[in-house]
Order: sequence, then structure tokens, then C-alpha cells
Amino acid sequence: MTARPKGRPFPVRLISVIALSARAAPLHFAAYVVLAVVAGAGPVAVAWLTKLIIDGLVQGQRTGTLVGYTFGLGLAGLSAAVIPHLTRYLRAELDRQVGLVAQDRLLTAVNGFTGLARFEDPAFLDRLRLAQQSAATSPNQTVEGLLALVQAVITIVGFLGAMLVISPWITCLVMFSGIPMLVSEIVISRRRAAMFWEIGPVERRELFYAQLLTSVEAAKEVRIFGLGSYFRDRLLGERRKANAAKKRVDRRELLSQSSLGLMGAVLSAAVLLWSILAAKAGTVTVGDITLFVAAINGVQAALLESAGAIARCHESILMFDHFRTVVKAESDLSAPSRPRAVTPLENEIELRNVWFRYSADHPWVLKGVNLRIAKGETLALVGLNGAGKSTLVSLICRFYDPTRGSIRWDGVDIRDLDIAGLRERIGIVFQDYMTYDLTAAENIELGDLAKRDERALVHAAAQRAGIHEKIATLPRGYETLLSRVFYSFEGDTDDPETGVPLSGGQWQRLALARAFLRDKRDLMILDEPAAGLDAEAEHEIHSSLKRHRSGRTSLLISHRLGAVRSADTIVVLSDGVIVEVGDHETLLSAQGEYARLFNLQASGYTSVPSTEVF
Ligand SMILES: Nc1ncnc2c1ncn2[C@@H]1O[C@H](COP(=O)(O)OP(=O)(O)OP(=O)(O)O)[C@@H](O)[C@H]1O
Repeated sequence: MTARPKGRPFPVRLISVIALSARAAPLHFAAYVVLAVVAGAGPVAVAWLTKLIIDGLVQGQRTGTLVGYTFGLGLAGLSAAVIPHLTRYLRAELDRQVGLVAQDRLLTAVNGFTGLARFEDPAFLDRLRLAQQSAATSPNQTVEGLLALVQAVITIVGFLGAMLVISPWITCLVMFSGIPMLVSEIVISRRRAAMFWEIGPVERRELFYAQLLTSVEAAKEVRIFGLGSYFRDRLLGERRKANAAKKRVDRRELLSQSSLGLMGAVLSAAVLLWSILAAKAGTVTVGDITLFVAAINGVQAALLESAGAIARCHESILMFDHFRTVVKAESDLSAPSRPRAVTPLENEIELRNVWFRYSADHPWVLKGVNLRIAKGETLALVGLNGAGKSTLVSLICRFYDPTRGSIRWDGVDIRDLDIAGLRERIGIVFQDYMTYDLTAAENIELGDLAKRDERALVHAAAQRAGIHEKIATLPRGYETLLSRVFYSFEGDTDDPETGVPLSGGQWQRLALARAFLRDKRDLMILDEPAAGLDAEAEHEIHSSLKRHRSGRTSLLISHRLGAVRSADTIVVLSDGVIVEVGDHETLLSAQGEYARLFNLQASGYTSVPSTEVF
């Protein structure tokens, strides 16, 4: 796991968090600050006016003066009644505005990671999760904490100022009694932030088990293999681990808070005793005692509040560091300072001595691969499971960079090209294609958003993929939602949100239609495009692919060797090394690995099946 983020100086981090709130909703932010200041001065004004009224009564002051004090007291009470509601409204609005801005910044940053490596790094995923949590809450939590601190400081300064007039040494005593509380809160908030980081992997595992237990994808296997209790136990185990870590921090907090609370109570009692004795001796007035009582309680409460506020600020700034780290993180792939525009393919795509491993800890997946895909040619890549075929495709799409060697687009290293421009020129069906919980039309349109409004093209792509007829029979045709995630209730066919699930093969045809929408691209990659189709559909799709790919550059991966026999070139990859290259006839007559695999498959269709297969 990578280290926890180390921050810039604390005040700089504080300002950058608060700046996010202030910029997201400046008016609400300003109003929130003003109300906090007014609310902070309220308790002091109430205590001082109460003392003046009591002393005025004892000393027989004029009624007009007393009415003035009472009026002031009424005003203070009025603001005390209204301000909390206004503050709550402003806080909620700030939350909404800041949440929007922060989420936008976070997702823009995540979208900027051009490769896949970050999404496969558990430490980064932990950070991303914490960043998502803190994006929504940290900025306003910091503002709230800081304003609570400002309020508390105003209250403390006001009360201490009032007490200073009566007894300087008691004022000092009360003031210094707050220091241990502040220190202990900061220590605890540090521990809490560290704990959240440490239990990150635990919480992600818990989420994984929860998804297994609640998702429709896993429901069949979980039931048939009786995995429910097994995964539930594992989930609860992870929860217990997370709870234990949280409990440890809570216990520490309880211990230090209660001892400090006890100390505060003893101090209050002592000051009260002193002031009563002083009043008896005639050195302070009765009004002074009421002020003392209010001040001691007020200062203690404000100290407690300020310690809590500092802790909240501190904790949310530490959490916000994760947000900042993600937002500032550079893409995992190097970007040239002046990327070259990608021109239409003129000659070939070439892999030149490509070596690749997913990280220094992983074994080599590709070992010195040299390969040329000439313009207009269909190149088929075959090989056993794990040979490195999909990895090679990922490198051509530049999801990763080769560890050694290079991939060239008409002679230019693709690392020097504009990455979005490169991907613009590629059409693809992935082996693990996506099924979007969107309408049938949208599922196809996502292949080329620029053609979103050209319905005829969408229909043509669906027709080529052999899914048009099926879509036409759906309750709302192309507008039918292909999902059960947003399903309202059984039989609600008039509801536009009502979803219709497709079969595996039908989803695969939809993925093909999505790719066909962008088939005018320079390179079409089909990674197992017909794996989930029935025999008739497979034949139909491969014939269609054959018709459409003539003259177009395509890279075809398939385990069904019958489907690749018409390719111009067939490349056999074995354990990351190219072991054979040629067309179907040449490779068959060479009697090598291709011939062995082809004959094995062919015999499976013609001879009596061997029990060894199963
Ligand atoms: N993201 C990844 N991180 C680490 N290793 C990976 C990753 N993806 C694939 N591998 C490893 O790379 C090797 C090649 O996998 P790849 O998916 O390229 O093989 P393939 O030839 O496409 O296999 P199949 O025919 O089963 O689809 C495998 O050993 C696999 O475990």
C-alpha cells in the first residue's frame, strides 16, 4: 500500500479547502460567515445584559435604562431563535453547491487518467473512495468547523474580557484550562484520519461481499453453490475488523474527553465557590456572580466546542488530502508536451520488439513481439488462454505502454500521438464488453456519440449485428430500457422506466452493433466477437464481418479457428511469443501449433467426443 498523503503546510491546506466552498457558492458562504459571527457574540451579550439588569435592579437604576437593557435582551433572544434555522438552510445549500463542484472536479480528474493502471491499483482505489467521501463533505465540514471555532473564540474572548474586569487570575485559570482539551482533540483527529486510511481495504472487501450478496449477476451462483452464508460470514468478519478499529479510537476519545470534562467541572465548582465567598466579602456584586456563572459555563462550553471544531477541521483537511491527491494526480501514461495529430492510416501498425508486464512484480506477458498489421489486411490472432492476446489489444489502444519496445502508427510511436485522436481511429468489441442499463438505442449510440441523432445509422448497425428485429419487438422499440435496475413494478409496460433484460447472445449482438456504428475507423478490433452466439448466429456474424472487413484493417481474435481461416494473416501467440505466422493453408501444411489446434477443434465436430474433454 502506498503511503498516506503528506500535505503542504496546514494553513495552506486549510485555505485551499475553504476556497473551494467560497468559490462554489460565494453569497451563501458570506451569509454563513456573518451569521456565525453574530451567533458567537449572542451568549456574551445575553450574560452581560443580564448582569446589567440585576445590578440595575439592586442599585435602583432608572426604569428607562432597565427597559433598554431588556429590549437588548429580547433582540438577542430573537436572533438566537432565528439564526440556527437560517444557518441550517445555508449549510444545506452550501453542501449541495460544493458537492456538485467537488464531484465535477474529481470525475474530471478521473476521466483524465488515460490508462487503466490506476484502476487496477488497490491503494489508488482506496484513495479514490476516500476522495469521493471527502469531496462531498470535507469542504463544508471544514468551513463549519472553522466558523464554530470563530464563534467559540468570539464567545471566549467576550466572556474572558468581561471576567477580566472582575478577576484577572480567574480569567487566566479558565483560559489555560482549555489547552489540554485542544491538544487531546487534535491527537484524536489524527488517529481517526489514520484509522480511516488503514481500514480502507477492509471496507472495500466488505463492499465487495455486499455486492455479491445483493447483485443479480452473482445471485445464481450464490444460490446454486450455497455461498450465501459463506460470503455473509466473510462480510461480517470484515465489518467486525472495521468496527474494532473504530471502537479503539472512540475509546481513546471517551477516556480523554471524560477526564478533561471532570477537570472542567472541578474548576467550575471552585470558581463558583470563590465568587460566592468574594460576594459575601463585598468585593464582587450579585450581578458579577451571575456573569461569573454564565462565563464559566460559556467558556467551558466554547472551549469544548472549539476543541471539537479544531478536531473536525483537522480531520476533514486530512481526509481532503485524498481528494487533492486524486485531483492533482498525473495520468498514469506519459503525455508528450506536443502530441502529434493522428493521420488516417496509410501503411501499417507495427509492434516492434514489444515486451510487456503489468508491473515489476508480475511476470512477462509479451516477450519481444514483432508484428505488422498492414492497411486493409485482416490479421487474426490466435492462441491458448492467457497467451497475451487481449493484452496486445490493450497496448494497441494504449491502455498501457509497452515496458520495452514500441508500437507504431505509420512509423510514429503511439506515445507521441494524441491519445484521444488515436482512440478516435479505432473501433472495437471487447471480450468483456459492457452492458449499459440504458435504452437499446443508447446502447448502440454510445459507439459514436457524434451519430447520436442519425437514427438510420443506428438501425443499420443493429441490422448488421442481427439485433434489429429483436429490438423492434420490444415494448418501446429502440426506446426500451434494457435494464432491471430501474424497474418499477411487475407488468408496468407503459412505464418508460420499465426494463426488459436481454439474453447473453443478444447483448453481444448489441455490443457488435455499437462497434459497427464506428466501423469507418482505421482499425477494427474484434476480441471474441461471437463467443456467446449460437452456431447459426455465429456463422451469420462471421459472414457479415467477412463481407464488411474486406479492404478494411482489422484485428480479429477468436478461439474458433474456423472463424479466422479466411483472415489474410494468422498469427499464433504462445506464452507471449509469436510462434507462427501465415495464412490458413500455409499454417495447416506447416503442421505446427495452429494445425494442431485446428485439427483438434475439427475432430471435435466430426469424431465421437472423447470423455477426456470433460
Ligand atoms: N490487469 C492485469 N494485471 C495483471 N495481470 C494481468 C492483467 N490482465 C491480464 N493479466 C495476465 O496476463 C496474461 C495474459 O492475459 P490475456 O488476457 O492477455 O490473455 P488472452 O490470450 O487474451 O487469454 P484468453 O484467451 O483467456 O482471453 C494472463 O496470465 C493474465 O493473468
